[in-house]
Amino acid sequence: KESRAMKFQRQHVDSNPTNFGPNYCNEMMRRRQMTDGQCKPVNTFVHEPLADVQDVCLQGNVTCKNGQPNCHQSVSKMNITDCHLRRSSRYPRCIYETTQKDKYIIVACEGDPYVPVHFDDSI
Ligand SMILES: Nc1ncnc2c1ncn2[C@@H]1O[C@H](C(=O)NS(=O)(=O)C[C@H]2[C@@H](O)[C@H](n3ccc(=O)[nH]c3=O)O[C@@H]2CO)[C@@H](O)[C@H]1O
Repeated sequence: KESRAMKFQRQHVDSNPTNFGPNYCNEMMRRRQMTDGQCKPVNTFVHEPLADVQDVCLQGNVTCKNGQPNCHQSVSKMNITDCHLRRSSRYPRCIYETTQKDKYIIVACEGDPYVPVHFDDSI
């Protein structure tokens, strides 16, 4: 069974993007298995080294969207890509808008070792 830490890495970490361009999300959402059974509506990929993403768990503690106290905001902006499902998209065709940004990320962390298990937001 995939751990939540590994699921976070599969869904949200792409340190060395190879296929940047308008089709990045269309390819990566499928390759990282977020289009099986349904098209995941929103997903962010972080283009930083895994160690830097894991370090966010040691950074600014903030409240998560769901009220839980275990979210952390990066002290630095990070290079990310937001993938948003197009309104016209119909499963099994999952067509995404690809938008690259530099933003602070907010992740939820859990466990020992205390690592990211959920992507909460970017600001
Ligand atoms: N505090 C916590 N502590 C520990 N665990 C916590 C906590 N909170 C939730 N989980 C768990 O995480 C799991 C999960 O999948 N949560 S999810 O909200 O649906 C994920 C969102 C995110 O993937 C994506 N999104 C969204 C915005 C954006 O900018 N970028 C972007 O990628 O959209 C998704 C839906 O919003 C679930 O098991 C829940 O129990």
